[in-house]
Amino acid sequence: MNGLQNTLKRIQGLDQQAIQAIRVYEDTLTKPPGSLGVLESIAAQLGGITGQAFPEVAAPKAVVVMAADHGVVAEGVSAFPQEVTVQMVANFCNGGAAINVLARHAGADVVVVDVGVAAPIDHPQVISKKVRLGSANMAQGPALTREEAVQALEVGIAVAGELIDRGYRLLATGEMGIGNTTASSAIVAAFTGQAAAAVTGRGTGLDAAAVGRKAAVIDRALAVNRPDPADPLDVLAKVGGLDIAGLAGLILGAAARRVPVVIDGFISSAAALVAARLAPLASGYMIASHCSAEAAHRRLLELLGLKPLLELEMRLGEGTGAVLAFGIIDAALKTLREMATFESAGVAKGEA
Ligand SMILES: O=C(O)c1ccc[n+]([C@@H]2O[C@H](COP(=O)([O-])O)[C@@H](O)[C@H]2O)c1
Ligand SMILES: Cc1cc2nc[nH]c2cc1C
Repeated sequence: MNGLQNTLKRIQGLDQQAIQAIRVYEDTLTKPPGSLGVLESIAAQLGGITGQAFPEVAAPKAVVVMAADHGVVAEGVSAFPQEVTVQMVANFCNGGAAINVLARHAGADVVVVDVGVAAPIDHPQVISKKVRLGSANMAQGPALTREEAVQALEVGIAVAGELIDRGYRLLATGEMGIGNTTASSAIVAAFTGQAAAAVTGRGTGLDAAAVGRKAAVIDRALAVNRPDPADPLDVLAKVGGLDIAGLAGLILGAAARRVPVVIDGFISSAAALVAARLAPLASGYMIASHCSAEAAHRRLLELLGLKPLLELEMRLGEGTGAVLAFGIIDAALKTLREMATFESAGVAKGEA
């Protein structure tokens, strides 16, 4: 049931009849047609996803934080040391990270998954699904074997399935993994054929010279591994990572169950790109929360065909932008459900 191939087969397109019915109904509400802009598009998309012409407000909500380490940090590609990954997982469990605060604000639950942190984690609040103790250094060979990549994808699919079985109706992606912007940029470069310099940014805060060295490491990883852009699993295994694979699986698992998934920042979007290359119809289930300050995020969102809801100069990850978007999604559905129509309110319609 939770196998990758099965899940890919189950992903269907959106319900176009529900979308059309919502578009027609939106024009009967007391506002100039289309004047709620993207809010109207979100309501229609949620209808298309759920197959409901009058979609319920999506709740309960959860943000899934996939945590993993990256062997490529040995090349000096991050401003922070690897042990921050496990230390931040402890912070998530104690409720003190930005994602805890913003999820509480949004009325969402935080679900932390260890898909491959390099240190042992034994905490009742962490879902333990370690595939291995961090990925290998992609500058020297493949980050993961193809089997490990599939295993991590299936972790994400299983987590999505369990959350949906428990009643969650809106999911969001989050991640924690020192070094994961290197893997994300490598994925974008591998799929697009662009030089690493064009898609590499500061991550946690490198200076310009260090970004140049990071891009050179990515170019080396691409030269050593030669990932095949026509084979998304090959790209994911050779230059991706366990957190990214877990998130790609989460997105596919949500799409297969017709549940919307909010895509957080740069790393989450790289995972979304892998998911979309594995199953193009999965894109319909994605909502991009924000455009990160990470250099290539805008380009990545364009590749995905997604328009971000927010622009707040954020570059934290963890799912922080995604949970902020929850309120906008609620608002979109509430306007659809609660506004009066021209007829019921006795408001005159325009001429056009
Ligand atoms: O979400 C983003 O757009 C984002 C941009 C830059 C950095 N991050 C976070 O920072 C970490 C990766 O940064 P780095 O420099 O170690 O590759 C990882 O834990 C991410 O959650 C996240
Ligand atoms: C402190 C810290 C918190 C983070 N959260 C996500 N990535 C992060 C990276 C660092 C360094």
